[in-house]
Amino acid sequence: MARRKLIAGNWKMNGHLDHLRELHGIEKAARAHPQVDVAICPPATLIAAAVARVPGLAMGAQDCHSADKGAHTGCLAAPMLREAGAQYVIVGHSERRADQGETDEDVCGKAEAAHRHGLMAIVCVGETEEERDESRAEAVVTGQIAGSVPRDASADWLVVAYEPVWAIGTGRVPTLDDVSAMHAAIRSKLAETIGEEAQGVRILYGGSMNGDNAADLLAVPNVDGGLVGGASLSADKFVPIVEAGATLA
Ligand SMILES: O=C[C@H](O)COP(=O)(O)O
Repeated sequence: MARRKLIAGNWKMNGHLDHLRELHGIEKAARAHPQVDVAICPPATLIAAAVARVPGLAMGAQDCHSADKGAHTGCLAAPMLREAGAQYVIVGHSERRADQGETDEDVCGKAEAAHRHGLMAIVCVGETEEERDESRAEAVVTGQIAGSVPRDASADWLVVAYEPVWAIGTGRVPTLDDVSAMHAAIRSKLAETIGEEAQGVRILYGGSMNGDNAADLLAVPNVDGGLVGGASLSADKFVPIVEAGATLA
């Protein structure tokens, strides 16, 4: 099944208003390559300003609460993010699973909230270095899929991102064979979890993706895009990844 590549940038807790200047070059690349989907997930405080500045570029958030409103100080609900102009929301990033103790059940609830409010949910999974060293990577990741993906999910609103924790921000990347094996395992677990819809769900790779390795990673079977951290912070570094995706589309 043909799946449109998605190149998504995650700015994490980086960037102020002046950083939005980087979005012009990224928007230009997105317009030049309409065969790929491009999105940037800046800090939530910047979403509305980013949408106003580059209306042609999709924006996403980095987290949402599972509830639509209520007494949850400091949290943001999916309808708020939608109102700010977000089209995507990352849920279950490993940094939140580690820093905020988010469980698979929490992540599943967040993905459901995203869907209720018309956001594409990017559900993140990935093993730690210790888990890989103990040959438990596939069991951990497929377990995260089983626990974090809502049973009624469809390719219209679910994206999965495989991000080995040890590859995030380290410059280390798994072998292409390892990426291929894990993405195939994720597709197969998705099929068990949500049935036929699994064939249309995009599975992104994330972890030290850059302009030099993107073409190879994006050519791996079942790699339908990238979730890019550090290299998404500047147009100069992100645009080559978009171009690599466009060449393969
Ligand atoms: O969400 C993005 C990932 O955590 C990847 O980050 P990175 O590209 O800086 O390794």
